[in-house]
Amino acid sequence: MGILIQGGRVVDAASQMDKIADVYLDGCVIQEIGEKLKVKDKDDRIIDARGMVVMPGLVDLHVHFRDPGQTEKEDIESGSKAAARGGVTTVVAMPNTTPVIDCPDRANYVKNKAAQVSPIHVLQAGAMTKGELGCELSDIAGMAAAGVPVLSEDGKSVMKASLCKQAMEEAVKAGLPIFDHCEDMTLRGDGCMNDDENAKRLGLPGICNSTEDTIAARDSLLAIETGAKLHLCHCSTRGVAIMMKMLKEEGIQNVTAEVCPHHFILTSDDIERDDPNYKMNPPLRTRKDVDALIEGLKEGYIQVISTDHAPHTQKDKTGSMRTAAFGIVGIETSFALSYTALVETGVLTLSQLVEKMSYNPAKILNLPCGTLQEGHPADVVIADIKHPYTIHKADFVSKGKNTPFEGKEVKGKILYTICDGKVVYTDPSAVK
Ligand SMILES: NC(=O)N[C@@H](CC(=O)O)C(=O)O
Ligand SMILES: [Zn+2]
Ligand SMILES: [Zn+2]
Repeated sequence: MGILIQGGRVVDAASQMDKIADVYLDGCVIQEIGEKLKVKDKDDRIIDARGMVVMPGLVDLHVHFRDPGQTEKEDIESGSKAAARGGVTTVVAMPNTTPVIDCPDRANYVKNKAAQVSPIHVLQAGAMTKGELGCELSDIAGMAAAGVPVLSEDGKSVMKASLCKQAMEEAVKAGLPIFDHCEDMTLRGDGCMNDDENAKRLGLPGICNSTEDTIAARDSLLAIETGAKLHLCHCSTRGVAIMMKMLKEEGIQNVTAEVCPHHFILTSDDIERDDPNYKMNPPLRTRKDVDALIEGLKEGYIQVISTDHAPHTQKDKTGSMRTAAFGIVGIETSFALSYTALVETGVLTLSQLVEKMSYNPAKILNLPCGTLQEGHPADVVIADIKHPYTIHKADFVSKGKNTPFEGKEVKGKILYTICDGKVVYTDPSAVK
């Protein structure tokens, strides 16, 4: 059965398309994009997309689905259904599960479970060291052979530089990129928010920028030396933004960076009281940091927007920021938050946003998705960018409700998500 998407504004970064057109999906592939297309089979479905935007499905390089081991927070099924609601058709799940995904068998568990329960593409990252303990390399070649597309120690850094360099050398041999969480544990200490006057006001221990900057610099230098493909996760500081600018000016192409919506929308000034929904790693920084990150997105030396979707139970997010878990959810709100903060304000065009949320992340993993072109995968999202709506955590499909964006008015509601030519999410407002 095919799907004919009629009359939408088709926006694609790779082909530089931004025009009213029809899109015909034949099974798993985009068969044709053009004007006045006709259904090709009597069973074909027609979606009227007039007044809406049609974009490639989003590719989120950084999520936590907590499966195996912490499925009370999220599991592969709830996480990927939440992704579908957010317009995301491909995710990379981080390996800091219980146990850690550090060998082929555990990676295969996720692959097999996702094949059974997930409406979208779930890719699993493998840990760089056994148990993410930073002592011994994991079975990198074995995981690559099992189809793991990327390595990451997310949740922490490989603190020993020599071991981190060895992991990069193995990653090069295996042909895998590294997604790098940058955090010097000795500098972070017991910090739970940015180290600034707001931390003093709240009497909470701070996390300084150098906690992130030192490892980001160290690992970029190691990547230049080893030739490893390094992608810096959830960047939050002006220092890292400046460093990315310098690397671009130097013509270094094997280091890329991502930023999450909370890090370019909120600052530590937004933390009015000791509230765990504002606790995440890295923390919300200052206006100066946010401005530098936005400049990086605009100028293109920060290439990707990801979510770091980090669901937790209500219990893990109550009490003081001192003791609550780090992390917020984000996969159901990333497009609308990014559209509202970056496109409505004129920082990016919609096509540039599509580039950061679909095309560039797909390119980092050499995936054929992330673009609307004939012959490419039928992963498509249809959104309403005209009507404002309010974010309500009660509407989340994710098990995690830990968001600082409750009650925020945004534009960019996802109406339909299509993955592999199948409609995997339809918003209730689209069928009225
Ligand atoms: N970002 C967070 O605050 N938490 C993440 C870990 C991580 O992304 O580093 C988590 O696993 O909960
Ligand atoms: Zn991380
Ligand atoms: Zn993470």
